[in-house]
Formats: sequence, C-alpha cells, structure tokens
Amino acid sequence: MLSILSGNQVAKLDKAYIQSENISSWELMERAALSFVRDFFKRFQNSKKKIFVFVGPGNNGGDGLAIARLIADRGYKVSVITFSEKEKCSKDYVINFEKLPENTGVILEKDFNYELAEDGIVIDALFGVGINRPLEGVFLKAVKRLNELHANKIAVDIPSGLPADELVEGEAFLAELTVSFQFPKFSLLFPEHAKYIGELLVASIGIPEDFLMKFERRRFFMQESDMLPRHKKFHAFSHKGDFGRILLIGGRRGKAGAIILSARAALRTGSGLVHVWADDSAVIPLHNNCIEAMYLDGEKLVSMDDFDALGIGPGLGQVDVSELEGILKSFRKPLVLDADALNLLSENPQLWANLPENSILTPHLKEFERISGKAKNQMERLEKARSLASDNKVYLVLKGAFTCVSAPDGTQYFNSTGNKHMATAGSGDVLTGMLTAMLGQGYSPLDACLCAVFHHGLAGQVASKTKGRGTIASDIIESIPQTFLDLGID
Ligand SMILES: NC(=O)C1=CN([C@@H]2O[C@H](COP(=O)(O)OP(=O)(O)OC[C@H]3O[C@@H](n4cnc5c(N)ncnc54)[C@H](O)[C@@H]3O)[C@@H](O)[C@H]2O)[C@@H](O)CC1
Ligand SMILES: [K+]
Repeated sequence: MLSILSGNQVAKLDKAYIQSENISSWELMERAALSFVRDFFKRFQNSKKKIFVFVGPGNNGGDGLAIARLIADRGYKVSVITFSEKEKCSKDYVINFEKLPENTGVILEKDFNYELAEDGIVIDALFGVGINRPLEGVFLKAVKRLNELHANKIAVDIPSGLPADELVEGEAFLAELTVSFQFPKFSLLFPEHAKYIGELLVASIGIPEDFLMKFERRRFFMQESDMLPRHKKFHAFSHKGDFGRILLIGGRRGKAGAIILSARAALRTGSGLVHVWADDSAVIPLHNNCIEAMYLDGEKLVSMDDFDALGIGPGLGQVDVSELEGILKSFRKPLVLDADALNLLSENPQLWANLPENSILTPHLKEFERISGKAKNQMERLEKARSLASDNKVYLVLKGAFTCVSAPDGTQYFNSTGNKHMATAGSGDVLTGMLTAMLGQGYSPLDACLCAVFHHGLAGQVASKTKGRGTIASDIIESIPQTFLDLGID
C-alpha cells in the first residue's frame, strides 16, 4: 500500500532510493518531470497556448526546468521565469538550467513586473515540500499576481505556499490541477486546501511501495491495486449462506428510505440474505422498493446469533437508548454503526463499553463532531479520529473527500476514489449497506472498511459519468456492480 510520507522524509527517501538503485538525484528528478509531462499532455496536447514555467531555487524549481525542457522538446513555446541567480540554487536546478534548449525564453525577475498572458498555461514550480515559511517578497507578489490570472494553472508536486503537512499560512498558488510525485502530500488531503489544489493526480516516479514503507507505516493512500488481494474469493460451490446473512436496523417512524438504500446497497455488494428490522411503516416501502430483502419484525426476533453481520443506524430516529444497548449486548461480533446510532452514542457515552471490539463507525463531519467535540481544523480532527479508534478499539470511517479509515492500531488509510457529486442524501446509507454486506461475507473489519469505502467512491464516479450533479444515492447503488466488474472481482 502506498505510504504518505511527511515532507521532511522526502529528502531522506530520495537519498536512500538513489543509493539503493545507484542512480543520480538528477535521474530521479528526470523521472518526476517525465511523469508530470505525461499527465500534462493528456490534458494539453495540441494546445496552442503559451506555457510559462515559474521556478524557485530548490528541487521543485529543478523539476520545473526539466519539465520546461521536455515540453519545449516537443515543439511547444515555453518561457521560464526564475527569481534567483543560479549560484544560489540547488545542484539539480543548475544541471537542468544548463540543459534548457536555446529556444526557451529565460526571464530573471528580481521584482516581478512581468507581463503575463491571460490565456496561457502556468506551471508552478516555485516551491515543493521544502517550503519552510510563508511566502514573502517577490514570491508572494508573483503568486498573488498568478492567482488573479485567468490562465490554466498546474502545480508541480504541491501548490507553492502550502506546507507538506500543515495548514497554509498566508498565500498559496491556486491550481486547477496538482500533480504530486509518488504519493499525495498529507496537506493535499485537507478540505481547507481544496481550493488551492484543484484536481489531484499522483504521478509515480518509480519508487516501489515497499521502499516507501521503510519510512512510513502509519498513513496510507488506498489505490485500485490494493483492492484485489483484500476481496474475498468465492468458489463455484458457494451458496447464499457463504455470501452472508445480514441484519440492517433502522427505518423507524417514517424514515424507511434510509434503511432501504442500505439494503439495496448490501444486495448489490453481493449479500446473500438481507433482513431489515424496521417498524411497520417501512413494510410497504421496503417491499415496493427492494423485493429481495426480508422484512423482520423486531418482536419476533429470536436470536441475533443467526446473523453474520449487523448494521445499525440509517433512519433509526430517536429510539430509546436501552434498545440500542440491548442490541449491542446481544451481538458480540464487529458491527456497523451509522447515523442515528452514532448520535445515540454521542449522547450516551456509556454505550462505548458495549461496542464489540473492531466495530465500524461511519460518522460524517457533523456526527463526528457530536462524538468527539469540535476540531479547529482537519489536522486536529484526524488526530481525534486516530485516538478515538485506538482508545476504543474500533474502526472509524470519517466520511468526506478522501474518507479516512482510522484503525485500532493507529494506522490511517485515505481513500482515493469518489467525487463531489456523492454529497447527496442517502450516500452514507449506501456505504453502511456495503460495509455490512462485506462483514457478512467474512471480510475482516479492515478489509471491509477499505474495500467498501473504495468501491463506494468508485460507484459514485461511475454514476456521475452519466448523472453529473444530478447523481442520487440510488445511482450510486446501481453503479456498485460495475465497480466489481471493472476491478475484475467476481
Ligand atoms: N523523492 C524526492 O525527494 C524528489 C523530489 N523532487 C522535488 O523536490 C522538491 C523538494 O525540493 P527541495 O527540498 O529542494 O525544496 P523546494 O524546492 O521546495 O524549496 C526549497 C528551497 O526554497 C527555500 N525556501 C523555503 N521556503 C521559502 C520561502 N517561503 N521563501 C523563499 N525561499 C524559501 C529553501 O531555503 C530552499 O532553498 C519536491 O517538492 C519535488 O518537487 C523531485 O525532483 C523528485 C524526487
Ligand atoms: K509547486
């Protein structure tokens, strides 16, 4: 799995990898530049726009110079704007500076009075992970000016001004696309930074994941290649019992929709048998909208042991706390807690003691705030999530862009799938159904979290290809099967 290193580990990684592979730091930089240029041309092939590369004094600037050369080599008109005499720049900056082709315009700007074309393409290679203070002087002036410009704007590794692991102070480059090398820098996952980053692409520079793991094993970025080994395999003789018998509890007092969405999502995730325990008002909507699920009257429920997995919360409403306590006490396997069940938990902290170990909690930001109190920012929120998961031995799925799964051992996994169109009513109920389905199929709680979160996001992406901002939770459900087909999971 892809580790997310901190900014100050990058130089160490760089050094160790260069030594182990017996390559030069320039060669590694060249790989980064080639990787950037590949992504660049996917978007701007045949563009007639002028290209302006802004370079800083360090290796981010070095990347920028290599990128300028590689783009110019393909016949594009490129200008490089630098602010530093090369004597003051990094070694690989200087090598790449000397390699610039003759036809590349180089402008040394001491005071940044440069006239910029509104319709050009700006590549920001001022600062990368080596930034150690807020932008100031000529760099601040340049970034402010670039931010006013209506050009295409792309950041190399990280938008200049953003620190790799902390919240920005002052100004930073506003990119529409950020191409980050090898792994996403931690701060690129903060919602506070969304406006600076635009679309995020991670470009490999060829360092194997195992090598990165030597440096960081606590933060990971989930990717498609991580999925196949984590999914359960079913054989030709598998029967519906193997695919799990699950119980979903919620849909009380006129809130049937939420639990029906969970039930349909569970079935589309491959659940063998889905039971829904809701109140009477849910029977007709359930049978009308999900004929494959079975309605269960709680009064007639004999034993919880009949079920392989349990998901509680969607549309549960304000039930009596003793009811939830009773359920938790009678089901001793990891279960999924969402929505109103989480609200009950926040109001009745004594319930924590009854939660089976390794249970999965899926709060969105507001629910998480109710459980753990207000956080100043995402960094603090993520730390709270980490402690909550390890103190209570649960998996905490903090939903949002780059959903973060915090495991009881303190590890955090950030999702790479999903998009803004998934911010729609019922999207979370879908995830609950998927998680419960996977637990029921015998996935470990960790594998269930990673696979359900990843496929949920992927289903959102599939749905939004045809539905765009009109995507609704049902579209996400109907797209779940496609995600299994796309990843070769049968
Ligand atoms: N694995 C790696 O380590 C690789 C790193 N590469 C690139 O190298 C970058 C990191 O390079 P560096 O460590 O040289 O760091 P940067 O290029 O980010 O900048 C560091 C330089 O800027 C100065 N500086 C920092 N903050 C400043 C501020 N606010 N105002 C003015 N000057 C400031 C520093 O004193 C230093 O001279 C990465 O972001 C990436 O773009 C790539 O070449 C690929 C390989
Ligand atoms: K940059």
